[in-house]
Amino acid sequence: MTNPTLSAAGAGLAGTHLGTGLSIRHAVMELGDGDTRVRALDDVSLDVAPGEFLAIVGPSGSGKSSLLAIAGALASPDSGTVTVNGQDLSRLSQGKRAAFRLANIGFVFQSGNLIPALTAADQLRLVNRLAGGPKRFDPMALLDSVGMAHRAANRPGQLSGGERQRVGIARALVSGAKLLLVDEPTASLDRARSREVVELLARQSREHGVATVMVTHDHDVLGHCDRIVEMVDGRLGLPAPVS
Ligand SMILES: Nc1ncnc2c1ncn2[C@@H]1O[C@H](COP(=O)(O)OP(=O)(O)OP(=O)(O)O)[C@@H](O)[C@H]1O
Repeated sequence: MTNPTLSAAGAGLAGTHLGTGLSIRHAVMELGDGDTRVRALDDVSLDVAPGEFLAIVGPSGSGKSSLLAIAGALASPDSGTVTVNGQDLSRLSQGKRAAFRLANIGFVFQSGNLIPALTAADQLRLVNRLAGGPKRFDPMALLDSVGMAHRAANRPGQLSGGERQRVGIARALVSGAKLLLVDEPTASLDRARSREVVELLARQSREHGVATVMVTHDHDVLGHCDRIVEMVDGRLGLPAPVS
């Protein structure tokens, strides 16, 4: 397991992987109107290499979700650039952006965000179909890689929180996404399950060459990350040392 490298945001592997992974340059984004206007992102630059597992920590309201939103093409910065796998997101039309997102970016949220009526296998099949994947797609290899093949026929209501997260991670990788954006994946899990889920994310990132960005308040799991950065007031900087 790689020890967390406490490095300045963007300094890590910047420049060594141009065109792949995630690259954010001087992103500024303001939210709200008038008196409530807030600079959610204040000149943020960040590089995440393929296979790298980065954690973002920071207080509530510091801009972590806003950063995930621009990295995932769910929002556009007012200025600055976001490049995923060599594609400058601002150059894509709305429609092309949605298609690009589906094919290139995987999302994992707090509770797995699975569709209640679908079995684990069908969750993956649905994403494959939406992403225009192969007609003869077999979800079993991916479910097996997250230790969930034996639960392929179960619906989310029949799975534990950790198992739901595992299916959510497999689903996020269906279309071969090279960028994985993960928001508080351990929020509803106990300590042991939290560690398992984050270990799985670390392994999947390495094995599939996926650039993974995880927002977390859970300091227990940071030891599994390659790099940790802290957000404060919309800016990225050096984190406090991890205990
Ligand atoms: N739709 C919005 N309109 C106005 N301000 C917003 C909006 N969404 C977020 N903000 C503000 O932008 C700033 C950054 O919010 P953001 O959700 O990115 O923070 P966060 O670090 O993810 O917080 P948390 O850890 O609580 O989820 C905060 O000051 C927040 O109040």
